[in-house]
Amino acid sequence: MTSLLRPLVAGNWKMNGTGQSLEQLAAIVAGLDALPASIDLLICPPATLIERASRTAHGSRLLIGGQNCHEKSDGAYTGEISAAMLGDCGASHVILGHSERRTLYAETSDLVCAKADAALGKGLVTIICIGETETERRAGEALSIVEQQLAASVPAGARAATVVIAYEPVWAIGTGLTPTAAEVAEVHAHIRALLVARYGSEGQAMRILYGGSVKAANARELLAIDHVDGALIGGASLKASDFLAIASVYHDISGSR
Ligand SMILES: O=C[C@H](O)COP(=O)(O)O
Repeated sequence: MTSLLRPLVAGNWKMNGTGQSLEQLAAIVAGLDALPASIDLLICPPATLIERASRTAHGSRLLIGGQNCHEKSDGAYTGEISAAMLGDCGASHVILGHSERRTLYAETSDLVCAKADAALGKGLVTIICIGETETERRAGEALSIVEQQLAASVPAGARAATVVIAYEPVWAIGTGLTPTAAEVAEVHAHIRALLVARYGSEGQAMRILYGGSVKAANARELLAIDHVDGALIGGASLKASDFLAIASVYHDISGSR
């Protein structure tokens, strides 16, 4: 069944950007009117920029999010940021369980789920990332890994309005490599079936983003695939012109999906 959900085009700036990068954010805001009204747009800058980014985006339809939050609401957790703090700075969304967090900071799916519960409790829309490594794909385990991560990372109370899934094959992140359209279609259809089995009509309406080396040159093909309801973009979200070029492909594909 072809997905007709409202797409979300999201940028993850990772640990990139200082105050000067707000020029790129302002350029994205300036370019919004040229994009289809039927898509949502989100930039997740580093935590240090969220408040200023929120001010830059104020009055526009550009949404601002965080890249991580702590699972506890407050306390003696030096260096950490709570979901409430993200909201207080103007974030409406948060990315959780990115493979860089899972790999470099040993975040388990159980921890991701606890963070998601904390974020949802503070009213943040939560983007939960899942995806297999290259070794796992080569071993034919991509679907089972995604299934395990999805089951353990997404809270029981997930709803379509508040949870977004991002499928990011680890081997495609920052490498210039992407899965074939058939491989993306297979994984997204699998995730959709799992979401529907667990959440019923809410699972049918939950957006599933693709992430991993999305650029203007491949966006049209990737974003037109069934059950690909948008993109989570790393490197190509750092420059306004690249990000806007990716989002603009929805001029061509929204009517044909
Ligand atoms: O969160 C974004 C992903 O890690 C994708 O990054 P990338 O577009 O640089 O491959």
